[in-house]
Amino acid sequence: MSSPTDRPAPVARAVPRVLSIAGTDPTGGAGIQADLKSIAANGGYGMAVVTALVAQNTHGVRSVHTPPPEFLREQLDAVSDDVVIDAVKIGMLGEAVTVAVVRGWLDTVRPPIVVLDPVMVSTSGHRLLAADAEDAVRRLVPFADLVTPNLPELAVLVGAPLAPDWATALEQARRLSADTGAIVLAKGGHLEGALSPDALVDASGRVAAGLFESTGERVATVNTHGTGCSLSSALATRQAQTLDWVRSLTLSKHWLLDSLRHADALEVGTGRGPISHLHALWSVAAQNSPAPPDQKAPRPLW
Ligand SMILES: Nc1ncnc2c1ncn2[C@@H]1O[C@H](COP(=O)(O)OP(=O)(O)OP(=O)(O)O)[C@@H](O)[C@H]1O
Ligand SMILES: Cc1ncc(COP(=O)(O)O)c(N)n1
Repeated sequence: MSSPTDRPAPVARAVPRVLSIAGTDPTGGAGIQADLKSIAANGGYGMAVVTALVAQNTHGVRSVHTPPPEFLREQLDAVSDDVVIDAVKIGMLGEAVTVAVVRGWLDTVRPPIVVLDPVMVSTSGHRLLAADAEDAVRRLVPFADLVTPNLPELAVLVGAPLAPDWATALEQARRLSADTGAIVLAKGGHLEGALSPDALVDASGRVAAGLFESTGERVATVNTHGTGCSLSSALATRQAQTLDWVRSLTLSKHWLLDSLRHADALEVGTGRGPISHLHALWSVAAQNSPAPPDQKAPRPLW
């Protein structure tokens, strides 16, 4: 088995080919559906391999169907046998066997950029990773360049209690980075307060001498479904364009905040709705729309 770091160096690409390996959300707010919109909004070509079919909406998860592991590998190979992959984003994995298949594929294909969003529990409180698969995800972290845990996920990954404040979260992130070699994006979406802090933490000091904090305003909205999925996909895309994690986080957060500010206008569902991934594209489309046809003008018969 080759080492996780034994991979080709990434090459910057204007429109990178980005693969999301994740679960589904039929309402389009989280999982693969959100990832594809996020990749497109950030300038990438999105591709998707499904780890789990999730019956969910803006209120919560109803049930999960996991395709056979052999079929997951078939999907992964179908993409990588044909397409040069510039970056991979990994989201919901669900079961230990799924983690094992993805890990085996990563070891064979060795994509140049890997972002791991260690999805464990949905915001609505439904488990999206079996408890007996947490260890497998922990062991997957060294295969990622960047891992993007929220605070509960960070605590599980380092085997510690939930961080009560941002300073403790940064310390846990530093430990995770030191233990795994991955850069850690600690996310403060679950904290209270006027700001929503995030930080790139790199125990080896390659990124911004070890710590880069990006503290944005907390947008007053309940429509935050899929923010973690969307941010990790944006980061994979931006990193494949810029090869610079600090710049990637700055660009991704700028876009995410704007998408949160436009979220309420979407009116999708009656629970915790999605962010507005494509708001910038839609405002351009609206400006370019032709004037409505004049209904009163006589229409030629032939
Ligand atoms: N209301 C908000 N206003 C601004 N930024 C937010 C808000 N909620 C979350 N964020 C940002 O969204 C990103 C995801 O953060 P969060 O900690 O919620 O991750 P998550 O729990 O993995 O996301 P998800 O809700 O998709 O599971 C972070 O950059 C966080 O700062
Ligand atoms: C397929 C999939 N992946 C991730 C999430 C987490 O998103 P959230 O915490 O906003 O529910 C989700 N609900 N579904």
